[in-house]
Amino acid sequence: MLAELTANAVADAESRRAERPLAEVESAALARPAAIDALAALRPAQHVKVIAEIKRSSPSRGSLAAIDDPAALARTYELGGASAISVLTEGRKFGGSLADLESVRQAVSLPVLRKDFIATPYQVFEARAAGADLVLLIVAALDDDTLRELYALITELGMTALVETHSADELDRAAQLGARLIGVNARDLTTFELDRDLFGRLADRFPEGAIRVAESAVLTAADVAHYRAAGADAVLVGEALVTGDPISNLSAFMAV
Ligand SMILES: O=C(O)c1ccccc1NCC(=O)[C@H](O)[C@H](O)COP(=O)(O)O
Repeated sequence: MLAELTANAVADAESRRAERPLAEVESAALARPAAIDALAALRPAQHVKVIAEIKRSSPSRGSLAAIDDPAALARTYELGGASAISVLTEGRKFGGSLADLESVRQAVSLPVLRKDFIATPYQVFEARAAGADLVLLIVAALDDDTLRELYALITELGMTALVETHSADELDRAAQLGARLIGVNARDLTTFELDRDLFGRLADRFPEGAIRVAESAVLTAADVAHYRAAGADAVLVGEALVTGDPISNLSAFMAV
C-alpha cells in the first residue's frame, strides 16, 4: 500500500509538472518569505504539543469529514492551542490538495506541514511554494540516497523535515540523517493496524535532542497520556479532531 500511495503521489506530481515546470515552482519556492521555525514551535514543554491535522478521508477509515473550509478549521485549531497544522495534500485517498495547504497557510501563523507521500525534489519545491514550513519524509518509502537528498533540500529551503519511522532500523536511519524532528507512526502503512505501544518500544532509540512525535491513534486524552508517559513531546492527531469537537479535544489533550 505504501509503495502504491507513493507511486500515485509521484505520478500526480508529474502531471502537475507538465503544467507547471520545475523551474517555475522552484522560483515560486525561493520567492516565499522565510519558513516559520517549526522546531521552536514544537520545542518540548510542560504540556504535550499537538500537531492538528486536516484530514477528510483515509485508506483505513474511508470518509471522515467533509471539511469544506480547511482554512476555517485551521483557525479553530490555532484558537484551540495547536502548535502546528498538518495538511494532507494527497488527493486520491485523502481528498486533500495543495490548494488546501495554500488556504491554511494564509489563515494561520502556525507552522504548516505538507503531509503527503514525498519522493521527489519537485514535491518539496511545491510544498515550499504553497507555503509549507514542514515536509513529511516517510523513511519506509525512500532509499537512503533519496532520503538524504530530500532531507538536504528541505533544510536548504529553510523548512523542517518531520521524519516518520515505524521500526528501530528506520529510527536509526532518521538519526543518521541528523533529523531533529522524528515521528513514530502507530499505524502500519501496509496493514493499517494500530499499535499504540510502538512509540514506547522505540522511545530509547531517538537521538539525543530530537523532538519526539507520536503519530496516529490518538482518540482520547488517555491515549495522549499513554504517549506522554512513554516520552512523546508532541502528538499528531487527525481523526479525533475532524470527527469530534476540536476545541474541547485540543484542550483535553493539552491538559495531559
Ligand atoms: O490514515 C490512514 O489510513 C493512512 C493510511 C496509509 C498511510 C497513511 C495514513 N494516514 C496518515 C497519517 O499518518 C495520519 O493521518 C496521522 O498520523 C493522523 O492519524 P489519526 O489521528 O489516527 O487520524
